[in-house]
Amino acid sequence: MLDLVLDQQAAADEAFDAHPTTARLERRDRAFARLLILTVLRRLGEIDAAFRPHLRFAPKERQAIQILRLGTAQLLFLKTPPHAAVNESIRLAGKRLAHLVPMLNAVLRKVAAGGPPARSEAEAALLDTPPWLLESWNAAYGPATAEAIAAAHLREAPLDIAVRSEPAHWAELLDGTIMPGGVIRRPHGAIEELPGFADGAWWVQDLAANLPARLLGDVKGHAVLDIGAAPGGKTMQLAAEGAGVTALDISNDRLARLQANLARTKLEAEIVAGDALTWRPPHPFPFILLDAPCSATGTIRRHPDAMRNRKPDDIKRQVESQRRMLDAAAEMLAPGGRLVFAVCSLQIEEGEAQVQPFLGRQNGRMRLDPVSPEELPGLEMAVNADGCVRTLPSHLDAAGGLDGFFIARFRRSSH
Ligand SMILES: C[S@@+](CC[C@H](N)C(=O)[O-])C[C@H]1O[C@@H](n2cnc3c(N)ncnc32)[C@H](O)[C@@H]1O
Repeated sequence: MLDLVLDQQAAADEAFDAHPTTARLERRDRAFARLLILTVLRRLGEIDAAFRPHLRFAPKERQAIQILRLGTAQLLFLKTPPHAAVNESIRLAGKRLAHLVPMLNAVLRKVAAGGPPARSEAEAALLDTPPWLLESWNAAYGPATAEAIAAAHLREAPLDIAVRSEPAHWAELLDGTIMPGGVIRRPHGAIEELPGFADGAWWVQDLAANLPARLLGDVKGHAVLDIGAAPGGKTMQLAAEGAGVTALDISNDRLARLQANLARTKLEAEIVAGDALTWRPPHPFPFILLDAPCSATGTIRRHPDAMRNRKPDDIKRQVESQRRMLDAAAEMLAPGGRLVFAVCSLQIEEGEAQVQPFLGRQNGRMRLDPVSPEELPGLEMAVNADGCVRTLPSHLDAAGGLDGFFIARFRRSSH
């Protein structure tokens, strides 16, 4: 799985679910295996720095390095008893790497004996963050904020739950706290076993991911086009508000997940499999939500693989696709209608820098519809001077942070 993510740019979740052994694991083992992979990806810089000085030669077998990473993650970060971490790692070598067992054993024992290195959180975060990403955040937000973002990525995100109604009641039942906007935050647990899951009373949705649909305003009784809808977090939110939602997505696999989510929550939406660049509705929509595909660097806390398998060229590709999707969304918006554009990215090329070029291309047909800080009580700091929203993983840090999103709201002129 590490090879797939690090060398072939696979998504960790997909590599994990597709691996033939993970489905056979018991729930606890499965959760541990997932945590192990994600810890290696989150802490890769620190892990490599911990075992590399003990290597007397660099093994040419790539798997030996991955075994050392898995072993070191257990020894330094997952509190696995040292003998278990070392023995299990050596077992991974199997017959094929039997000649390397003495080396693996010696290196991991030295890592265990050394224990966790004494370094500050800031130093750890700098080691774990690829330089090109850190530089991009430095340039966008300044060094202090870039460092705070990198530090926030060391921590696993809490579980955020969006409820259909009665947040206070559900916060008590789910043993969570109510966050801005009524999202309930609690520690992780087996989601399917929590009260209300089977009855579809709620769904998992990060606090920041909850904002774009809210910023459409009062959609009750109105037609809303949800572009890039799957797996349906925002579709469910809009349907629960009483909107008539058309959920458009290009991916059939992801739409199947959206359909399952709607079935569980007993919410309704019209599902359309299509490409937003070419599909056109019979009538323009008064409300459109464009949750555009992006680099997802705003979700690194949950998906640390995004830090490892993204490259600067990927950002350029995403920027181009967002540009075309924004123009397509504008074509489908009715006169006087509202468009909310969102990306879960920390890269300003995908967010802030899309706004003025879009307005320029629209040549006066669209204008910014600024969000006022009062619309987001508790998250006023996320509203910038132009009335766009920029959330960062380091916001609300003491309460567990939130995903990094950029959100801009536009209105089409009435003619
Ligand atoms: C950020 S994800 C959407 C998450 C979703 N809105 C939610 O809240 O659960 C972006 C989605 O855009 C879809 N997508 C990418 N290119 C598309 C296109 N040209 N037309 C329609 N959907 C597209 C992807 O399949 C993906 O599901």
